[in-house]
Amino acid sequence: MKQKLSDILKGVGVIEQVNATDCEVEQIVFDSRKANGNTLFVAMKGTVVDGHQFIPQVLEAGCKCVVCEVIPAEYPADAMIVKVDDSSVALGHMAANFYDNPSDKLKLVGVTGTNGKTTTATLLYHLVMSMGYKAGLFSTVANFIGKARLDATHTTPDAVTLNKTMSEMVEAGCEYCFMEVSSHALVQNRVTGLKFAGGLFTNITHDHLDYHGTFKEYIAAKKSFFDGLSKQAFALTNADDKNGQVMLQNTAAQTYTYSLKGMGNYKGRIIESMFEGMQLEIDGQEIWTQFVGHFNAQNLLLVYGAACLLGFEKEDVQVAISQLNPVDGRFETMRSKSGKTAIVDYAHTPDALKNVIETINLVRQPSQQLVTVVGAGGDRDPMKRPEMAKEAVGGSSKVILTSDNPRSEEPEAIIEQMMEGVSFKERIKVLSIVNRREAIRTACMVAGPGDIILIAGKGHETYQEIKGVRSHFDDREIVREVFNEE
Ligand SMILES: CC(=O)N[C@H]1[C@@H](OP(=O)(O)OP(=O)(O)OC[C@H]2O[C@@H](n3ccc(=O)[nH]c3=O)[C@H](O)[C@@H]2O)O[C@H](CO)[C@@H](O)[C@@H]1O[C@H](C)C(=O)N[C@@H](C)C(=O)N[C@H](CCC(=O)O)C(=O)O
Ligand SMILES: Nc1ncnc2c1ncn2[C@@H]1O[C@H](COP(=O)(O)OP(=O)(O)OP(=O)(O)O)[C@@H](O)[C@H]1O
Ligand SMILES: N[C@H](CCC[C@H](N)C(=O)O)C(=O)O
Ligand SMILES: [Mg+2]
Repeated sequence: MKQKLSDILKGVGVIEQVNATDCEVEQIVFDSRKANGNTLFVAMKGTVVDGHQFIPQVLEAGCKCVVCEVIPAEYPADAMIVKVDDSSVALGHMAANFYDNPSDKLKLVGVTGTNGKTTTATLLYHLVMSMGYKAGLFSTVANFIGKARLDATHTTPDAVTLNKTMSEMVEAGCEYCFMEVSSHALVQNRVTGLKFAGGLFTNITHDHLDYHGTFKEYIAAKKSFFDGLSKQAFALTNADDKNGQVMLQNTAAQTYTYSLKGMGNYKGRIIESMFEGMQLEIDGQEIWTQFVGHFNAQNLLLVYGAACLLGFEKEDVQVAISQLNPVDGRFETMRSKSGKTAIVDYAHTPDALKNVIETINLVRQPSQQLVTVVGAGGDRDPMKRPEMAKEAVGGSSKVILTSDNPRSEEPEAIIEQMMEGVSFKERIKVLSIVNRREAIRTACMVAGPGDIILIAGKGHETYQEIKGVRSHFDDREIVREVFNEE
């Protein structure tokens, strides 16, 4: 694939161009290690290094086109150096141009919020596919082009990967694309230059404050997604979330709300809840679903509203919703022969943990104990650690604190920080077992017939990262192993 530099730069606010001749580009890269004679290198300031420092290196490697915020002091006479105000914004537009604006050819819907993005985006993808349309998906768990699965490295990939994959979706005949839009992606302008048909909001609670600094900044990051929607797009927000309306304050899009509690364009209600599923009323119609929990009722209502706004008939959507299956690693239940129930869930924020535990507590009988196994990620928001332990201890009969991707940190130190959220009186309920495998095994042993074991934080993940090394690890495999020994 080749594109002319002048075409790639369409709509990019170029401040200055050194050597304004045209050339052909075969690839856009933002990592100097991937630059060569046919690439356009975009120098970006990162959280660790400033990509500008690699410009001499890429020029040395024969690269002729560089887009940057500061023109280097020296460069070869035939090099084309383009100065822009913000390289990450420019990259969004250039990547879209390079792949011929694939998002214009798809009905692209983005989901943002602290929790529920993967669930909502994945369910929309399955819903639309089940109704006979071809769709694409970008999610934390995996990306899909129609039925073809691709591994996901990020919740929201970089602008080049996004546009490249979307062009493959168009090529494969996809009409729809659903994607998670993370707050990191918004701040880093990974979705700049994309045309969205709709934007969805789930909720906002404590997470990622290590990256955003304050909750206000975190809200601003999420809100910027809706600020960027066009007036042809729809924006659907959660009326039950404190910040749901804030998200739509400055959007040009057509605005809509959903609510389980009060007024909204799309209304729902939980009629009955069990471990096996929920009976819901959505828009006046009773539907049996295979999902559990108030938060999943919210997710399903959001899926319903989005599908209606995309033009699907409400009756068809209601039928399709009743046939949806839970998402990988989200409230995945397993039963042992003696009647123990294990639930593997991706709850990795205080709010998610609180919701999952509340959900379990609503359906469990007083005689059933709840044993919760949970950890908190290393090199990620340390402020959520005591909060998570507090939520776990508050709603469980017993808690085992353990490791969840300690990354470069000391696993014991993370657990100690979690323990700070547990009052002295409640410490009797808590065990700490650094080895996650042992923690899960112990929980399964401690639990008696009829009891429930919640294993939170890793969900679909199939690795554990300790001291920078990733090894295979799957919560579900360990549960099966222990249950099979019964
Ligand atoms: C904190 C963060 O988001 N980091 C992302 C960021 O990297 P960075 O800012 O650390 O980059 P850097 O290392 O400082 O480098 C700056 C620039 O110099 C370039 N470089 C660097 C070294 C070199 O030798 N040559 C070179 O050209 C880099 O390619 C980059 O363009 O830009 C990279 C390229 O897009 C991302 O891969 C990287 O994601 C890292 C791996 C990451 O873990 N991100 C997580 C936190 C993340 O984005 N998570 C969200 C989900 C969060 C949620 O659950 O809501 C996601 O969307 O996945
Ligand atoms: N609407 C919701 N509100 C609150 N908690 C939720 C909601 N939906 C799911 N959860 C909880 O949050 C966990 C993560 O859900 P999901 O993977 O859908 O969120 P996400 O927003 O994609 O997360 P990430 O930021 O890691 O991509 C689930 O396992 C569940 O415990
Ligand atoms: N998208 C989330 C995932 C956290 C999952 C947890 N298992 C961990 O590794 O911390 C993040 O990057 O914060
Ligand atoms: Mg996700």
